[in-house]
Amino acid sequence: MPHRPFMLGIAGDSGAGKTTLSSGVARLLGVERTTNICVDDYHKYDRKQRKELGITPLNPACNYMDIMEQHVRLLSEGEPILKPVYNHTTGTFDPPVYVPAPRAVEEGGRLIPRVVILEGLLTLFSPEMRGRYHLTVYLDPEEELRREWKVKRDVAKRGYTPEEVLADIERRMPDSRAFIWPQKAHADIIVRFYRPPGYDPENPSTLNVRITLKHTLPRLDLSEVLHSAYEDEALIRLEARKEADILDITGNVRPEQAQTFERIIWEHLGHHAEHFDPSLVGTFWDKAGQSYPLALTQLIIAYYLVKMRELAIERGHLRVA
Ligand SMILES: Nc1ncnc2c1ncn2[C@@H]1O[C@H](COP(=O)(O)OP(=O)(O)OP(=O)(O)O)[C@@H](O)[C@H]1O
Ligand SMILES: O=C(CO)[C@H](O)[C@H](O)COP(=O)(O)O
Repeated sequence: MPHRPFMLGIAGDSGAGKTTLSSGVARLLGVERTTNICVDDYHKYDRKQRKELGITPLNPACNYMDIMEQHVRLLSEGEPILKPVYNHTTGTFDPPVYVPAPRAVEEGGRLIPRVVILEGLLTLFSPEMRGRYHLTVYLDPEEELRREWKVKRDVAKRGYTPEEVLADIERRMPDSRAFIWPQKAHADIIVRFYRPPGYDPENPSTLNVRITLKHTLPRLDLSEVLHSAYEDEALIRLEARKEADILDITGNVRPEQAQTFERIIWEHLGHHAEHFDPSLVGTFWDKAGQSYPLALTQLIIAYYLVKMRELAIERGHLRVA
């Protein structure tokens, strides 16, 4: 019998920080113990064809949604897939790659379900895919910040000029509104990084983050985890609201506070985090620096994931033998 994995879906607009978040969560759990898939590989047209057709990659019609849905289903059932590969450097397609069956992994002397992380523009778009995830996250940074991140990344890594990136963001705006942003309504966790007053783009690790924890999540008593960690409620604050719990973390949280908080969540992850190198949490590539709000966000998501996986095993929803 195939082993059913734990499925994490991460969506958001281009440059919203999906890869940064998902690679951090994968490092937390052990990269070789997770299967990471970017669903932007399912683009139907290459860059030249998209230009000719006047279609943006955000439009579901520009993607093989049927194959994406089938692959999400196969992975959730513990089956292997042959995944297409879109190459951001050439703007065309590379040969497909074989993704092995997401088999269970050994941890603390027992077999537990592997985590499959699916991230991309349209991960939460269709009900078929949404029904396959155990946990869903939407990245919703302040729009100005997303633009700043996308321009920096596309210029440094994808060979565009800043003017080209900004013009492309404008061209995509109707599709962002129509297809990407509405996916927020389907996420259990919404992560919003935003700039503090006087924010210096040269020091992006000072960003604030608001994490919305919807009541679609199991009610884990996070306040107990948080309580012992924060002395100053203005820096890390959890507020229970009718529609969701809101966790606010400010970018000027002191390293000692953030590290205490990290350690406490860490202890709650127990042996699940034994493969992890803590110096890698919260890193983002272009600054080679660490952001505590990003580190704490990755840890909170890993915390929910580990706890929800435990619940799913207990309830017999995820059997590994
Ligand atoms: N929390 C953060 N703090 C600082 N910088 C960040 C953060 N998240 C992302 N970035 C920066 O934003 C840029 C875009 O991030 P990332 O590549 O993760 O976005 P993405 O959503 O995967 O984009 P795409 O869908 O276009 O591939 C990266 O250069 C990264 O360094
Ligand atoms: O929104 C995106 C996700 O990263 C990309 O822009 C999309 O995948 C197409 O990439 P490009 O046209 O830059 O090759």
